[in-house]
Amino acid sequence: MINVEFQNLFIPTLLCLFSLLCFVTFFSKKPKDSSDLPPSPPSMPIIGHLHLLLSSLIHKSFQKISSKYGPLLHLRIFNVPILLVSSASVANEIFKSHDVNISSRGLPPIDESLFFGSSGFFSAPHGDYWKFMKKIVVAKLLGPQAIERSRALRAEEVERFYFELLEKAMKNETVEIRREAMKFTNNSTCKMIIGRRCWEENGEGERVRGLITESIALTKKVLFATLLRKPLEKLGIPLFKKEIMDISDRYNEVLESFLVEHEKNLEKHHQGKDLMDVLLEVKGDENSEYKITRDHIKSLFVELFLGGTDTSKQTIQWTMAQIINNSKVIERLREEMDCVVGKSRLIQENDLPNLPYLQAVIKEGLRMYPPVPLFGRRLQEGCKMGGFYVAEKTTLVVNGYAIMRDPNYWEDPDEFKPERFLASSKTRGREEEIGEQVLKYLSFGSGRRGCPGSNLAYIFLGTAIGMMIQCFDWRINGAKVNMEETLSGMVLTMAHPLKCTPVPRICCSFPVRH
Ligand code: HEM
Repeated sequence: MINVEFQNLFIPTLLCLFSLLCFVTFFSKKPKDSSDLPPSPPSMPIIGHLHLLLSSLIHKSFQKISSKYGPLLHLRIFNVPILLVSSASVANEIFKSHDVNISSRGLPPIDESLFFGSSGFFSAPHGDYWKFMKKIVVAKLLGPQAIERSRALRAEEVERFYFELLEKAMKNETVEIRREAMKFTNNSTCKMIIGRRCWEENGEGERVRGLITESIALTKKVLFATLLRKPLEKLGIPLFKKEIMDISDRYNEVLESFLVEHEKNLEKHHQGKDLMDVLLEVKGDENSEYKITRDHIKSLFVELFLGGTDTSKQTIQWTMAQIINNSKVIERLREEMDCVVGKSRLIQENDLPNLPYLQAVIKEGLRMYPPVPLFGRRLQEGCKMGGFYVAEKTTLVVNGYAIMRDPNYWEDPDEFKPERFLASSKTRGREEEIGEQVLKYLSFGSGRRGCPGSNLAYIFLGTAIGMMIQCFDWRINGAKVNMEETLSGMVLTMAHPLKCTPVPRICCSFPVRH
């Protein structure tokens, strides 16, 4: 049974029901020939498949209907067509053969909002602005060379994370892993993009952190607003716009103050330029290929915080929960770390390539619990997909969660088995055989709009989880961690946040803070 948690949507939904009756009846266009469309599960009059979006676990409702009606489905929310992809072979086809055609998200911007608005990078269509900004983001923040340049900033944060846990361990305090992980990912990201930490209580950074949490909770509403905005605006219903603009205005206040501060210090930052310095220079450059505005810079920052910090935090929490539930995994991780890193120093970023089991554990955590279980694109032109005709402007929803648990492509998909990602794994042969025809690992999306932060994310995850296992044992209440899922906005999180007590490993006697 579908569990509807979204009381706030009842009033708009009821309004929609009645108002859109006229709209759909009189104005919606029917496809010329619907015989070529992918199959469609039974739908409700007028609202179509809206009820599936009202489920508290949308990715699971989608997974359920896909396993019943097929891996490529045609859904309809009022008159908005959606193509739901839940198969690794169709994912392979669309990302290999139609990548440009699906390289826009097609989110109608929420006007001047700093998130999902018209100045955004995430929602920008695949065009000049997106290409220009992507080059800068890769060159200055997320590409391998940029990551190498900022390594020292992150090393300090890993060490700080370790000392904070140690302090709590000494007091026998229980910690909430997601809070500690958020602090770590937030401060590391802030240092890389605005040159300073952002977790000072009551400071501006604290406000940004609070705003991130509020925005994530709002992402489900943003999805509704973007899917239904056009038809509803014609009827004069501004879905959630006030809430979205309220958060955007508060972001604006904080980010404007960061910008002003950076403008004042631009001259002083000659050597250690952060991303904000670079973007301000580009903004002031008369000869720049693309003229960017203050809103472009602010929107990018909001999206980097949103896209980078919460996702990494959730993965740290899910993966730690899996590790704690599997004592054999802890043993094997420790063996590997003791051998590669030793006991006299803390794990570092350049150890990660030599820790294949740790990497496999992280990949497996991301496979089973991808923080972004569903991601969306929009077709620019009509085309054939999976043998069916899909019309232009159709919204494409890829269910990465379902694809990464598809029993046709993953052995024991609901079991935590990091070994599957090791080169020597017995199952590897079969996986490589089918690897060419399918795209079955989608934690970071795929194609040109795939996540540009995946390398940085693997570093955050590897160093944080590595340190927590290298230096501490973890005590929990009860025998096993409860792995029940919930969605916070559209982000997959634990229904019961992981709380545990760190116990320093006696054998680790390092390092002394200078
Ligand atoms: C565990 C961590 C992360 C996960 C699971 C994740 C996942 C994703 C996914 C699924 C997408 C959509 C991809 C698609 O449409 O194909 C995405 C996009 C994006 N991510 Fe990440 N991400 C993570 C970390 C990061 C980090 C650390 C950053 C940067 C600081 C980042 C920045 C972005 C940006 C800017 C986009 C939009 C790309 C575009 O539209 O061109 N992400 N991410």
